[in-house]
Amino acid sequence: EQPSAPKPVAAPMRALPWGDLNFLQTTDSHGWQAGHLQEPQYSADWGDYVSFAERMHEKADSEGVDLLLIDTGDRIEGNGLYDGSNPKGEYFYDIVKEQHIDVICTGNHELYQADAAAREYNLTVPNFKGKYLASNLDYINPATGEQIPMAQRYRMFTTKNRGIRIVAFGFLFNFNGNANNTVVQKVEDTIKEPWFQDAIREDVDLFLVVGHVMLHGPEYKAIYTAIRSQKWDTPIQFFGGHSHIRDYKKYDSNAYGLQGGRYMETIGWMAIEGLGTSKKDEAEDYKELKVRASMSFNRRYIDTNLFGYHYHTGLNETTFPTEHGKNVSYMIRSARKALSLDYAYGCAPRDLWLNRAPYPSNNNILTWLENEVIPEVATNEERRDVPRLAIINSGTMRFDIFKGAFTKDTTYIISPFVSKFLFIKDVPYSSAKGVLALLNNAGPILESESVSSNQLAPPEQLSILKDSTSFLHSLDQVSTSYQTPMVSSRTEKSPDLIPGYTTQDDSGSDGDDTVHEPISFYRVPNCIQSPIAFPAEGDPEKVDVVFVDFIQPWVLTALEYSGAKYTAADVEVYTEESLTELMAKWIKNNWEHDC
Ligand SMILES: O=c1ccn([C@@H]2O[C@H](COP(=O)(O)O)[C@@H](O)[C@H]2O)c(=O)[nH]1
Repeated sequence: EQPSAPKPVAAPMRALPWGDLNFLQTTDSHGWQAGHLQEPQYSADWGDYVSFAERMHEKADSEGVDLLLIDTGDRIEGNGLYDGSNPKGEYFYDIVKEQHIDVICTGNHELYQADAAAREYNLTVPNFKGKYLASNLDYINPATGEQIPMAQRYRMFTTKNRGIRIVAFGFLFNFNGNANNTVVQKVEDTIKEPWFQDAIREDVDLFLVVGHVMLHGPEYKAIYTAIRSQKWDTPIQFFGGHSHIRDYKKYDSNAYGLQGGRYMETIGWMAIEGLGTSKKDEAEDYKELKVRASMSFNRRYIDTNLFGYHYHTGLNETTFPTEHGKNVSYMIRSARKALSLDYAYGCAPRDLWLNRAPYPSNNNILTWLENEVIPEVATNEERRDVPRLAIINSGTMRFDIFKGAFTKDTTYIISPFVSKFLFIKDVPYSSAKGVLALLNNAGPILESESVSSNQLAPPEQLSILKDSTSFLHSLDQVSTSYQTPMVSSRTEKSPDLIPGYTTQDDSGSDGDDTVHEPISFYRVPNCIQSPIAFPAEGDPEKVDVVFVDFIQPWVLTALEYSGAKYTAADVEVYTEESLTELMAKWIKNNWEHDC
């Protein structure tokens, strides 16, 4: 772990089930390879994960079973380790490639910006040559304009210990917000391609479908149906991503999906029993029948901290770390130093939560933005006195702010995007005033192939459809217990429960490797709005409608429904700086500097 990381947390644990074929999955890591430096529960770094994978490989080899590593995309955007350099990712790609990942694919974040997509093609694909799969993604060669596969479409391989024959795919959901140097083919079209139809007819022991795709969405349903139309009971293992939650889905008794969460808080663990053959099995008759009859699938969500890594490997502080892992931790430490990620802009006076405090409330990050930050930073000197409505989408915020130092790293953690404010001038107030309600509650009018209102809020809300409020902790207690390493006190034997994930999935409530007390989750609106420079009394006749660039298509649609038709030609730049830069400036000017 990193030198400033809080010490690991003692907690009651559930052991990992092992099978013939086992998997470790990362997804939506968003640059958090340094681990969480303010949360002991997730304080292990990528170097620790390298050690963990190496120790688990040793264990697998000694048992004669197999272990594969999976990554399902959205590795970038969301942490200073990636976002804090210019160009982005100066140290990041070399750190990520140190982990030996067996199947890896692209997320939507790798494609929002053309330069990020180019780095993906030029760096990550060769770094994981033969392992990087792009079943429905093409890249446009900037030199020739030619559309070429981002990487190979699928992979056939046999595992080393159990000889399990696998066909693996690597998908991205039907994403349409990509820059113009990539082309995402709809999954429903990809599965009609001859190469896919041939691949699903292969005689294998397992289909491995890896994707930046939600387990419960239409894309995996289509892939599942296509495979089952050819192979009625060949086991299928899906790995998903995108919605940032821990999730597990049963498609049928031989087909399951796992999704390991977000931000390096979770490593997904999957164990399949009843696959492959050993020398002994080969001698037996009716091998096929025997294997199918004893299939079982099991999952765990591993909290990323050294207490858990030691527990699962049966090792300790001295015996656990590998040389390779320690070197990777050192690479991260050097990169963080070179990027000055610990440089503090100011001192946060209180915790500000994205989804763990209700909106609006004093502890909600959106309330803070709406009331304190945006009214000051959404300003264009030439139109400073013109009344305006400044709108941002809640999904532009990615994480919480903890009381204490607000660093260069924190700015990218809470908002990595390069979005600037745009505006449409002199919009009749009678139309402008209806925009926010439409963005938040419009339902079908904001649903189309290219514009869907569920893309405005934080991705967790794609899957978490109602509030869940924890009765156990007030917010102050939650915050204290997160920041103080746990000391066993409840009974002599079992440590106190600390707040964390208490996942309910298709297999019940015993998936988390760490037994936690539940935390609250409050849904937030798609967008928030600050009225600025309004007259003391009465309504203005016209206002400037100011908004972050990401939401332009939604704002234009909402304005049209409110009776004011505008096009992209009416939209002008309002601020030269990004929301992230403006926020950092506000913090420098408004928060104390010494914590
Ligand atoms: O420029 C941007 C890009 C994205 N967003 C928000 O992020 C989600 C997607 O996040 P995932 O991690 O891929 O799930 C998107 O729906 C937007 O809400 C943004 O605000 N600005």
